[in-house]
Amino acid sequence: MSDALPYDTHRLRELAGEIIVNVRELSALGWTPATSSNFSRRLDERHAAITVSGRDKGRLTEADIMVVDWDGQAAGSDHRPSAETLLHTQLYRRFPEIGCVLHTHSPTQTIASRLYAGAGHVHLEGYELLKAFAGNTTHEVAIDVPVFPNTQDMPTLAAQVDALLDKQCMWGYLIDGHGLYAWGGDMAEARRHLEAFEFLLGCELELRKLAPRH
Ligand SMILES: CSC[C@@H](O)[C@@H](O)C(=O)COP(=O)(O)O
Ligand SMILES: [Zn+2]
Repeated sequence: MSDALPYDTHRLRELAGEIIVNVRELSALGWTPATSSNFSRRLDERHAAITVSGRDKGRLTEADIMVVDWDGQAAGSDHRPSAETLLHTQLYRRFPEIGCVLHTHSPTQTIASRLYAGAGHVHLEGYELLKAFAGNTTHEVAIDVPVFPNTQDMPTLAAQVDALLDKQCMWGYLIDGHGLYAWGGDMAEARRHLEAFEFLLGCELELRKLAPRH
């Protein structure tokens, strides 16, 4: 740990490299249009590495990754952290086992959020890919992916997420007209969950086209 900074700068560089490589791949899929989306990794028991606000997520460099504490305050940086930092830090603060939070704006995620906002959730059942979510060992499970109203008021949205986490175990949620949050113990698990959500939401959208009463 450096004298000046309250975190391990070597570990920060490792995590930044991992974020950059993974986000470039997600961006190439078209899941981070314009400067949307944000990404983070747990750095230690009170800090996370997170993307700087407003950056092109397909072209991240080390300078685009900064450190925040659990209150969302920048640590050792003059940059502005993601506008949605609180949605990341609330998960790290609450669940020590969470190590990675990924937020994307793919067309599938955004369209699904619009279609299911009225219902308040997307019901996923009958899919083998439900086993991609940690803890599921069979396709004979069902999950409801929550859809929260969109807002620029992050403390309010974070409080709504927190209230639902009191009642329900989940690996992600949608925000209406906005996108998807997904998380996991590390980058690999969070990506697996993100990709599973994307695939399953895509199936639901296709089914609605092919079988409108589905
Ligand atoms: C470019 S509009 C998208 C933003 O408002 C936001 O939703 C987003 O995902 C990225 O915000 P950022 O502050 O760069 O982390
Ligand atoms: Zn967003």
